[in-house]
Amino acid sequence: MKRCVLIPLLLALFVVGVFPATVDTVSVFSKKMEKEIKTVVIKPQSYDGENTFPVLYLLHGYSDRYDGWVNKVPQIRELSDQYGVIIVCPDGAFGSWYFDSPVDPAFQFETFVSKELITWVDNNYKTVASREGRAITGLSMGGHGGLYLAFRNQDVFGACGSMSGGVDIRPFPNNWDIAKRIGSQRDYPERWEENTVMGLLHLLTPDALKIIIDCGTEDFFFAVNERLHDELLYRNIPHDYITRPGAHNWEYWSNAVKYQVLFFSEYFKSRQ
Ligand SMILES: N[C@@H](CCC(=O)N[C@@H](CSC=O)C(=O)NCC(=O)O)C(=O)O
Repeated sequence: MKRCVLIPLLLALFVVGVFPATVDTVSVFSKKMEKEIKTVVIKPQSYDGENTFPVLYLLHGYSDRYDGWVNKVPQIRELSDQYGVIIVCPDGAFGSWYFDSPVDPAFQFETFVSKELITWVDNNYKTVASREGRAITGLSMGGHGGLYLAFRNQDVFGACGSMSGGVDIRPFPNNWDIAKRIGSQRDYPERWEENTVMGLLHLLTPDALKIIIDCGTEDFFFAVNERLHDELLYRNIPHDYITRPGAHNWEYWSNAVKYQVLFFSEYFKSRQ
């Protein structure tokens, strides 16, 4: 009888790898939004409850949710193991754009991710609880979120990135619920200027943040990423910029995320 249980168990361990990263799904209360927000936390296999680990906040895109990354790219568990990094994937709602919405109290995701969630994660896991131990990135809406939140909260994050990011929202006034979050571009042009990544470059000084940007040449966000890269060069802001053939899809992101985690791991090591 014991053998019947043991053999499938050993086979399962063989398939998924021995002692792989652990995936926790947690609910974190947002005081500002007065609701629980689901979040996935991936702990590396070396997480022992004694030593502290750096944390990568990994944001999903428009129309997705907290478990999108781990379900569509399960290999991120191996990246967590390989680099000894905790990966945290918060829910960013169907289309929050990670803003604190000036028009809707139910969408206060800048405060949630960059304050409430950080505090919760640092209180509930053994983390390197400083900007030197935190990075943030994501895809598409989450690529905008990774740069937007880090540029505006440089005391919280030391490194940031974007994959296929909507790094300039201004050419897309009628898309993906952005106007629902900050008002229409026609009525509130200043909000669109102040809340687009391209409008926040004045907040950067050389080497204050480590930055990595990646976008495929067939992506509808390619042109805005090229412009961001040019503008960062013009302003003398060091950054890694990767582009290769590819479109706005999971085939692209499942590859891009490997380079992002490597980049952040190098940053974390350099700050130890
Ligand atoms: N659907 C993707 C997530 C990314 C996504 O939905 N992106 C939008 C653009 S806004 C950024 O998040 C998109 O591709 N919309 C389709 C269009 O043609 O505009 C997923 O699978 O998670």
